[in-house]
Amino acid sequence: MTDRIEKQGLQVDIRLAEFITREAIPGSGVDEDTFWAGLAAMVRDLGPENRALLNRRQQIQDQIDAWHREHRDQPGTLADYKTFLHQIGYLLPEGPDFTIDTTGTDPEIAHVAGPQLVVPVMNARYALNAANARWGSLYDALYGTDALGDLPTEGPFDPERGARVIAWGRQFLDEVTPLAQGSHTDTDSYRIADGTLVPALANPAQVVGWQGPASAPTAILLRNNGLHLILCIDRSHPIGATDRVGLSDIRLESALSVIMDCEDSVAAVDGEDKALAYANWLGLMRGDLREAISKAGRMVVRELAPDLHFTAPDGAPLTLKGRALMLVRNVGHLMTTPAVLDETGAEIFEGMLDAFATTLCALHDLGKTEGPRNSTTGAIYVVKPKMHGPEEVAFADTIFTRVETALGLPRHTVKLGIMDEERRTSANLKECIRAARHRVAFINTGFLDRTGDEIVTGMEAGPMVRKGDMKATRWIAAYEDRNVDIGLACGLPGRAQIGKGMWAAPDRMAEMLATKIAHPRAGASCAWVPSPTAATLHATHYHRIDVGARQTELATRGPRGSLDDLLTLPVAQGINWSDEELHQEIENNAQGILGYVVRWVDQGIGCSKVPDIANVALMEDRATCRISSQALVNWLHHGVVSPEQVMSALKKMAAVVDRQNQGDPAYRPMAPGFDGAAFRAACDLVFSGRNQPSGYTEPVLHAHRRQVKAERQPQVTEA
Ligand SMILES: CC(=O)SCCNC(=O)CCNC(=O)[C@H](O)C(C)(C)COP(=O)(O)OP(=O)(O)OC[C@H]1O[C@@H](n2cnc3c(N)ncnc32)[C@H](O)[C@@H]1OP(=O)(O)O
Ligand SMILES: O=CC(=O)O
Ligand SMILES: [Mg+2]
Repeated sequence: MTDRIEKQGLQVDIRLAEFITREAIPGSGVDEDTFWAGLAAMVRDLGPENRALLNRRQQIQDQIDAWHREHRDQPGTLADYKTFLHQIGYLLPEGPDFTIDTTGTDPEIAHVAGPQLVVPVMNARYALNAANARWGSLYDALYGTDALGDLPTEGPFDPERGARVIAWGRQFLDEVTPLAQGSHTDTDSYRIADGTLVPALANPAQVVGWQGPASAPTAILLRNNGLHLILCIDRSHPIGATDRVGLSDIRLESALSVIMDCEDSVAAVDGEDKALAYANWLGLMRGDLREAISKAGRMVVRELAPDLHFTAPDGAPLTLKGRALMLVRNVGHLMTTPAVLDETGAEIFEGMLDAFATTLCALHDLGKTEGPRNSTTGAIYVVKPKMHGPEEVAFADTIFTRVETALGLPRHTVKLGIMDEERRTSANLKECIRAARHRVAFINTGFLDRTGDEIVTGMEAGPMVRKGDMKATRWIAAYEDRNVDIGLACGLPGRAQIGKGMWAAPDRMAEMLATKIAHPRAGASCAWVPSPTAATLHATHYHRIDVGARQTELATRGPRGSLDDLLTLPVAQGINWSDEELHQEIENNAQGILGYVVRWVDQGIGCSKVPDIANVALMEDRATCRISSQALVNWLHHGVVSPEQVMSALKKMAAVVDRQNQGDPAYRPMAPGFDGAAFRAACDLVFSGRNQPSGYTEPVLHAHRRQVKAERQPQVTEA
């Protein structure tokens, strides 16, 4: 039994209530009764609409399922399918052209293109690291990863590898900040004279500041495509000491923005978890989050980085942010939370709690009178996932209007990131943007959830192509192109981001370096990365591609991907998979599901690096789990594989996952009993997956995690 306290008619988990009373309210400018009364009123007034929207999702899906069943023997044409989708209100009429009028977004959102890092907010160590990932060492990123083609060996510094890193860095400088004459490789010294660099750059305006004496600067600040880079000069540093100009590092402005995630990368199932997520977000907004960590055998306290100070060419002081611009991802409209019960004793919608609590915490940033601020324009950035179509975007807009009114904020203080990750949103994207045109701050695409929704929406149409083949399907190309084109047509540049999705192979940096340049090239002003190192390496792409120019070019070319392509389901044509291919596919999916779920359910870890069947470590979160589980559901549903085959794969891969985790003392093996909560959760995701709303994994994961927590925690009595 959870200990609860009554607040304005709501029954609030005591751990959450105490956090709000003691931490979030003081200094926010909002009084406690106002906060809880506002939430209570929202729950009362908007709860029914939230439920109605969820029912509508199911109703639409039932109609689509029935249509596919009816047309199984005699498939309808795409035109028939579209007519039907219009009739049921899945496809909505498109209104007149318009442009968004979001105002007051920070430069990182409105003007400068660069990497967007995502981090599970419940992990303070990582969250602090992410906020500080605004700046990253290019030398470390190249030396410490496979970016140059091979991994470093254990042991002391390898001078040969160091030389390759330095050569790569110099070549990069020649490319993005070339000298007027000659190469950075041949330079003998860097100094500042008459407010500019000697030797001169081809474009002297790229020199925007320095640290230290002009005749012997310790740092030279350059800017290219709006992004900064710092030449660090230190002859006492082991690298600088051996370098002809004393260049000890090239530091790149890396994670321009960070999404502090309360959604798919965390496991937050009750008031205790929600309070932790909000407490970290509050600490980031107040600027005082700290975490004692053990690093290289030493205890250190990690805290937020300060601003950076330089002298500008005109001699004036120049300050740059030391931290990424922080956005917070709330949960979507689906889940309810036991953190707060309404006056009937029912769980309230978690998205409503997130909206109130994360906005309240962000007020601490808006109210700052000194020190670094997150938003210099007085904005709060909320990323809203998993919305299905314009009505649900309009509902999110209503939620934030209510929050602003209740907390006394000017209308549209909260900017909204619309995640284009459900099929009904992609298909009606222009209307989705219109529904939040006064506050939209991004329309990101490239999402894994989007593939999950593709499988679920077309579930009855037939067996889908293999997971790895999804990337080459027509709908994905149309999804990506249309998103950019619609974003450009709706006037996002200069006000909001057009973004791309996650690089889900955190250890494959060479491949990322070679391929993720496609994102800025496609006109995206940001793209997701899983780690600070990936942010630094991905930043090099924005130096090479001028996204603003690319967007202008694309806008003049007119729309690309068609709605017809977007609506072409990835149903496998003529199934001829070999037994080996079938086994590989089910084992790969089983491994991904189990490797993720076992840490989620038993340890409350919401994002993990899990090896796939080819031993490539992949980032797994709830979205990748949705794909893997629904891929198996789809094949089971159409008899491509049998329940016995899938169960046997799950058991085989449980033993594999157990071996992969044998170094973790907190790990509870799944084999040979296969009777623990984690294994049961994985089975539920697959064998009861057909009944999960939109194929989401949250309901199953939450239920099993809560059971594990209940079994482990001492019982407390109801207040
Ligand atoms: C589909 C979607 O919804 S995508 C959005 C959700 N996904 C995410 O948020 C992914 C975020 N990334 C992560 O959580 C992690 O990078 C993982 C789980 C993929 C891998 O984590 P690990 O196995 O611990 O990574 P690894 O051991 O390589 O690196 C750990 C170091 O990198 C840092 N790090 C790794 N990822 C991040 C991150 N996203 N932000 C900040 N720091 C990070 C850690 O702080 C740690 O450094 P430290 O010791 O100085 O603290
Ligand atoms: O939320 C992100 C995704 O890829 O899904
Ligand atoms: Mg998602």
